[in-house]
Amino acid sequence: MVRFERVGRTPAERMARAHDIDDLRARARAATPRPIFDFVDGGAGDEGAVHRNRAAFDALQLVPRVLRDVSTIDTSTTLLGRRVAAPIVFAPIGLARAAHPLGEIGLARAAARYGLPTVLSTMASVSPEQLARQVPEADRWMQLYLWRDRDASRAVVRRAADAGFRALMLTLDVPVAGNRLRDVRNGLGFPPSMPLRSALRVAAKPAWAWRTLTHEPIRYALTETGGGDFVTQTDRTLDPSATFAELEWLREVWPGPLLVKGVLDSRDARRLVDAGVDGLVVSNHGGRQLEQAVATAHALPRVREAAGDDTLVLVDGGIRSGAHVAAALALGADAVLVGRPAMYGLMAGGQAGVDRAAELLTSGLTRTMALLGAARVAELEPGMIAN
Ligand SMILES: Cc1cc2nc3c(=O)[nH]c(=O)nc-3n(C[C@H](O)[C@H](O)[C@H](O)COP(=O)(O)O)c2cc1C
Ligand SMILES: CC(C)CC(=O)C(=O)O
Repeated sequence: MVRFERVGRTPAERMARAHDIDDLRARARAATPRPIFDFVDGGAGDEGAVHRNRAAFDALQLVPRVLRDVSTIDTSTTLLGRRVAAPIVFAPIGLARAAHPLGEIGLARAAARYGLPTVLSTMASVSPEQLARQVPEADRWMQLYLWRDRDASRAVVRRAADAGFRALMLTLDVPVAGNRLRDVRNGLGFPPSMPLRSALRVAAKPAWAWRTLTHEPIRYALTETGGGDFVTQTDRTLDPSATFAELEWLREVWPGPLLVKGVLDSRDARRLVDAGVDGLVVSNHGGRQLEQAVATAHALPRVREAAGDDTLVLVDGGIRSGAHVAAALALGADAVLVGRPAMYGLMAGGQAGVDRAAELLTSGLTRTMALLGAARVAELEPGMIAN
């Protein structure tokens, strides 16, 4: 006799039927107007770097150890002096409210619930003060872009410090805008705007349209870019003339831990460590900038070697499962950042969706560690990578 049960009544129950990040992506796509989904999902040029990021993690073959008592798995680790539940950080995402009105607040709530740090973007749609007020329990880090207007960049750093953000992450891979062809073809402007011809695409997702129209307009919380497409906005605001000298004034205004994001070259890694940064993020911006960029899983071992054992090394781009997280750590990372997985969750199911993304990644890491014979994060080591 088969018993049929009713399932999927609450948002959390509905999200529980997404069994991996790809399921969340499919639901996100179904729930969101195409230009908005494309903004999150897309990358530069032919999106080769987006695909290679993930393919490089998929291609890593893991070698498990046996008879190592995996009855208790401890995924926790220490990042910049604080214990976190797992080596997973929510990456900075600009304009997260375009996906869902909860935006960065929803991301931070899920991160806090799962004991993970969250990074607020300079281009965020909520301010550092709002985030601190609404999710005081979150381990909050701040991302920084170097604007042409350095006083404005300094002001962001001070506001983040005053709002209790404990680490600063300077992004270095946007000297100019990447060629985001989906956004170009969709006519997407920033903060989000789209041509009239997209009205039907919005009308086709009434729940998104209703939510978005009945909440505060989506805008940058920390800057006025003057609008326009990604290239126009970026060229107007970001400074391509920045050099290593910037790190000096930054050190004066920011006494706390300083990470730099977008490092792929071992010589840069060495020089940044010598300049006194506390951490490196091996990243190609999720394939959204240099379209022919090296996959981050390829760059990681060389950056780790150049940085030495004492510098925090994080990696992002294409991490879609707990097994990918374990592989990244075995390759030499101290932790990973995830960008799109959390955003797919947000688009798929609001808070329950982001919570589900965090759950899938953390439970997947626990299971992978047990299967690998690694009871603690420190036991994930290069010998576990076959190729
Ligand atoms: C929609 C979106 C917006 C992003 N905005 C920022 C940003 O404002 N600052 C930044 O440093 N990185 C930004 N990134 C890059 C992410 O921080 C991260 O490097 C990337 O998403 C990692 O790749 P993954 O999405 O494959 O996990 C953004 C990524 C996406 C998908
Ligand atoms: C708000 C956006 C302009 C940010 C973004 O797309 C990015 O940095 O990749």
